[in-house]
Amino acid sequence: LVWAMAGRGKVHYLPYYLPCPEILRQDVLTVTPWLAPIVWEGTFDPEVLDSAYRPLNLTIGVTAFAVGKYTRFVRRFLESAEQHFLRGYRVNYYIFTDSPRSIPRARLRPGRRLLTVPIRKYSSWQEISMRRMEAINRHVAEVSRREVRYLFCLDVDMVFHNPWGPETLGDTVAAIHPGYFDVPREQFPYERRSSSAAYIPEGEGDFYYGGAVFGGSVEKVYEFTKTCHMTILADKANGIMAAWQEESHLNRHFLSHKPSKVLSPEYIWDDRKPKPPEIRLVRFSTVDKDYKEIRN
Ligand SMILES: CC(=O)N[C@H]1[C@@H](OP(=O)(O)OP(=O)(O)OC[C@H]2O[C@@H](n3ccc(=O)[nH]c3=O)[C@H](O)[C@@H]2O)O[C@H](CO)[C@H](O)[C@@H]1O
Ligand SMILES: [Mn+2]
Repeated sequence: LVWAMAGRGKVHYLPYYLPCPEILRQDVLTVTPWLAPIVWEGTFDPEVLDSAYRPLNLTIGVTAFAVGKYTRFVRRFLESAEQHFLRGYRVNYYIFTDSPRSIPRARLRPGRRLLTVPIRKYSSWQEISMRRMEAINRHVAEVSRREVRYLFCLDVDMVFHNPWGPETLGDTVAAIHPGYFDVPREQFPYERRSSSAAYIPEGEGDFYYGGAVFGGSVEKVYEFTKTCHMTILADKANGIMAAWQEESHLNRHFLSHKPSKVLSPEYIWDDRKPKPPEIRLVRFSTVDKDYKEIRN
């Protein structure tokens, strides 16, 4: 019957409804219990996605912070993003920095812009990292909500190695931390002190999301960066700092506000880790750095 129908008229949609071996993965979880996709290589068709998203002429924003010595990472970050990050789409890079003059003028493809956002430097790396929530939230309100539809907030000490395309776009997007995609949730490093606003009790939690990659529609990013900044301030008022700073607060928030799309660790890898067979390709990965030297 199906073939009779397909043979008669122009039925373009049919192939996508039929089981298609190349878009199946049996070895990893590809959907969350709340039915959000978990994006792995082999679970989507880049051509179909491009034909759906290109005509929308979207502009996508990226925030990256380069405060103090972290300005040294900007060049590789941008050059690799130009190779792999949403190629063929309009992109605004917002580089938040205490030293705009040391940001290299990278050569960008047409439709792509580099904008520096001057910010102050806090004295500790924890504070610099946590204050990103506040700075992103304010910048969305003042600037980027008028300039971009989607926004990704990324660590700058990272490099793109493979394509990052429109499969990543969604309302609320979180990425599974590379250290915890294959461990039971009892081992997730959530904040376990009930006095913190980031507290997650034993026996709760879906995934452990990384603080180095999150995003979504610019409106949603506004909402959850606001919440995270507020819960960070509440902790500060109580003289407590969560185990993994804003990452702990993000995990707390995404427990009660489920992401609509989850990125596999392909999108937030760490090259110091051996690559297991589930990771067919690394798209975005941490640069090895001397923590003592750079955070001092
Ligand atoms: C893979 C992952 O999830 N990494 C998380 C882990 O980071 P990392 O160990 O990767 O932290 P990090 O040192 O890269 O700091 C996070 C980011 O803050 C910015 N920065 C930091 C310090 C500084 O002096 N100047 C500066 O610009 C920079 O953009 C950097 O990429 O823990 C951090 C806070 O505990 C964040 O939650 C990170 O997202
Ligand atoms: Mn980092």
